[in-house]
Amino acid sequence: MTGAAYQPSMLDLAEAGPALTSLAALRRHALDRGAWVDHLPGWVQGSDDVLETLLYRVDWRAERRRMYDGEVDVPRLLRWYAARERLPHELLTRAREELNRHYAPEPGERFVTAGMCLYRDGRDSVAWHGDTHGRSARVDTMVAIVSFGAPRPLLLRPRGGGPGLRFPLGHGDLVVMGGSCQRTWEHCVPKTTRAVGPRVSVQFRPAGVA
Ligand SMILES: O=C(O)CCC(=O)C(=O)O
Ligand SMILES: [Fe+2]
Repeated sequence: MTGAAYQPSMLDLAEAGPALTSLAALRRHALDRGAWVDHLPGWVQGSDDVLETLLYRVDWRAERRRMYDGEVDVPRLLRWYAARERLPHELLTRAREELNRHYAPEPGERFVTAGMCLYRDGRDSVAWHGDTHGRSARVDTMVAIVSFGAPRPLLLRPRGGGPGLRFPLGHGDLVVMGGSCQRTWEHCVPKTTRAVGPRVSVQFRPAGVA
């Protein structure tokens, strides 16, 4: 030993498992019509471990949707966790607790459910929509998204037209849509012809919001 202060090696950090950085670093983007978006790149450190668990341990489900006179595959795999279900990685349980602590002063309710989407490659996507099933159709609410894996942009645009925004969501990044965002704006994750690897999105929502 040289007497130098102990520095954790990369190996120690990896063994300590994934960790969350401070939510104090969140940056708020005020949109018009009472909507806002909070963004914190790199909220989760050591995300590889979480991604691996999500890719290989979640019982992903393919869904089909009615479309005009037929049915089509939903272009992503899905898994929805009810309030009482154990989440597939302990980091996600901690993340939800941290979000609830941080956002407690905001109007709206605690995050309880976790919706998960797996975008297998650039052909998977989610079309323009607002999360307006349930109470979010009428009242302000928050939806928090933690992203793992290949970076894909989340696009937002005001309903009825106007300039939009683009948030590049990378490995471990957090974005929170709040206020009237689900009612007055829409969001999407577009398809891309670029070769991209899988991405998992974890969406925390209050009860009765989807
Ligand atoms: O992939 C994402 O981060 C967005 C997913 C989304 O908007 C939804 O499932 O409602
Ligand atoms: Fe959504």
